[in-house]
Amino acid sequence: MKRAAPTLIVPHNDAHDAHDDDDDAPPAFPALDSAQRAGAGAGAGAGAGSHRGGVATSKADDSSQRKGTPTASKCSLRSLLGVPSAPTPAPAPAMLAAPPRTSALTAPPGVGGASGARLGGGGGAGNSSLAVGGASGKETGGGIRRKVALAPGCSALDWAREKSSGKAELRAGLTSYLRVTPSELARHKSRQDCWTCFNGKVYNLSPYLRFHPGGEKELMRVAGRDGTRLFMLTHSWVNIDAMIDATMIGMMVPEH
Ligand code: HEM
Repeated sequence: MKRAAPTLIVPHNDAHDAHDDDDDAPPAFPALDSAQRAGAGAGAGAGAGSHRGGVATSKADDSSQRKGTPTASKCSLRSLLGVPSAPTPAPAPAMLAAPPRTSALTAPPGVGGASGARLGGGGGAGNSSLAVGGASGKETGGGIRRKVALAPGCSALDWAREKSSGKAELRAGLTSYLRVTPSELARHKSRQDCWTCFNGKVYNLSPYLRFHPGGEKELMRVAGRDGTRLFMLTHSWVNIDAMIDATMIGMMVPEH
């Protein structure tokens, strides 16, 4: 059978079906009530709508990108979240050029995160506004705020300090790299003992959990398993090695 031309798809968002493949259904990014989405400014709104088309983009959103009108996606999000509509922002001064248009199909590698990755047939139709939520994205239920509030002392800068501290606990007290099988990996999936694998490297996630801008809950979705796919679908622009190299504890090897 002839395959349909690649199109942007909206991932399956029904939390009840989150299983197997859907374990890697990426969450809304930025978070539903992030500063960007709240729309501190028109530019911020545009960022929220276009940052990761594969998750947060629908056809309507995509078309708003093409027209360079972030307002549309912002409004849909507001209505989804039950937020009273804001006054329509004044049109941009005529002298301002439209922002560069990067679609899922034209983005260079690493730009647009999952937007470039989620190609192929299916999905897409039936959701004409910003897609909210991923596997973790239950109904917003009238605007429940789900922005992750990092505890004091858990900023990116704090993590940078922590990871260069050389503390033994970063690497779970290990002094040499391990060869980790999938079944061994699966044994470490509690908050206190949380391992995951990205690109074949095994990391001790426990020390990073409270620093993760997307929250512990999202990060725990990759506990004890290979998180590469979900990571890439969520925010492929994040330099994982630079972020958590200090917590690397080994390499994945096949089951004996
Ligand atoms: C150790 C692996 C991970 C690292 C180092 C990491 C790092 C980051 C960083 C640096 C950001 C901020 C990015 C930005 O604002 O552009 C972020 C945001 C986020 N991450 Fe992760 N992440 C990891 C794994 C995951 C996983 C597995 C998920 C699960 C879905 C996830 C979900 C999110 C979400 C939803 C946000 C958005 C938070 C917001 O909008 O404020 N992350 N992550």
